[in-house]
Amino acid sequence: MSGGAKLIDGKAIAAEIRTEIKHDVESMKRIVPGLATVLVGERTDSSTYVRMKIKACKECSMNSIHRSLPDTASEEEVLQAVEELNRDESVHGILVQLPLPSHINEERILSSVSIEKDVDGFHVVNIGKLAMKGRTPLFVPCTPRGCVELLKRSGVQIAGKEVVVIGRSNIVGLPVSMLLIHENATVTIAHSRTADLPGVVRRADIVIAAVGRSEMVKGDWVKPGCIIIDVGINSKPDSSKKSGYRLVGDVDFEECRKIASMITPVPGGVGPMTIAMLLRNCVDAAMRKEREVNE
Ligand SMILES: Nc1nc2c(c(=O)[nH]1)N[C@@H](CN(C=O)c1ccc(C(=O)N[C@@H](CCC(=O)O)C(=O)O)cc1)CN2
Repeated sequence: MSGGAKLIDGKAIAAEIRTEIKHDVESMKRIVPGLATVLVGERTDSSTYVRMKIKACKECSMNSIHRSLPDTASEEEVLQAVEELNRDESVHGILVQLPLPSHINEERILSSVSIEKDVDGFHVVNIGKLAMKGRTPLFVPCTPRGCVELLKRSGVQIAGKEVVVIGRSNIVGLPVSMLLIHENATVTIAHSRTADLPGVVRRADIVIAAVGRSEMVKGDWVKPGCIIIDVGINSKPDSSKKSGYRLVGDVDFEECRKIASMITPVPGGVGPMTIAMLLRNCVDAAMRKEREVNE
C-alpha cells in the first residue's frame, strides 16, 4: 500500500458507542444503571483505569460505586466486598480490577461475582459458555468484544477470514479467539512458543496482537493489505516526553502501517473500546433487570 494503512480510530468509535449508551440510560424509566469497581492495592496503572471507568460512568449518566482495599487485604476481605455488592440492588455490574496481588486467588474472586453482574465476563460460567457452540454467555469480556466491534464498525467482513491471534491470555487472547470463531473466521492462536511466528502471522488477513511485548510484530511479519488490531499497551522510554516514556503497542506501528490496509493506533485504538464495552455490558445488565421488573 503506497498511501499507508487507514487508521481505525478507537477513540472516535468508543465515543460513538458511549453516545448510544447514554441515550439508552436516559431512556430507562425505573432504573439507573450502577457499576461497582473493586480495586485491591495501589498500582498506578490499575488506579488510572478505575478512575477512567468511574469518569466514563458519570459521562453516560450512570451511577458508580467504588470499593478500595489495601494490598494487604486478605482473600476473605475481598470476597466479602464482592458479596456485599452482589446483594446491593443498585449495582448492576461488578468488576474486580486485575491484576490482583499475588496472595489472592484470582479464580476464586472472579467466580464469586454473581453471573448476572459479571460485566467483565470473567466468571467461569460466562467464559465456559463463550467457549461452547450454541450457548450464549450473559457477558463477553470487554477488550475482546471491543476488538470485534472495531472490525465491524470499520466495515470489515470477518466471516471466512484467516485470523491470527498472538497471545493466549484469559483476558484477551483466548476469549477473542472464541468470539472470532463464532463470527465464522478461521482462527489460529499463536504465542511466544509458536514455531516460526513471523511465518504464521504472515498468513493472516486479520492480526490480533495481544502478546504484551513492545513492538514485537514487524513490517515483514504481515501480509500486504492485512488488518491489524493492536491490543498491547507497553511503556517505552522516551526522553522527549515529560513523563520520560510513551505508550506503544505489540506492533511496530511505523513499519506495519506501510504494509497493512487498516491498523489501530496505541494509544487511541483498542484501549478506549475496553471501557465503552464495559459500560455497554453494565447497561445491558440493567436493561435486563428493568425488563424483569416490568414483567
Ligand atoms: N477487571 C479488568 N481488569 C483489567 C482489564 C479488564 O478489562 N478488566 N483490562 C486491562 C486494563 N484496562 C481496563 O481495566 C484498560 C486498559 C487500557 C485502557 C485505555 O483506554 N488505554 C488508553 C491509554 C491510557 C493511558 O494513557 O494510560 C489507550 O489505549 O488509548 C482502558 C482500560 C487490565 N486489567
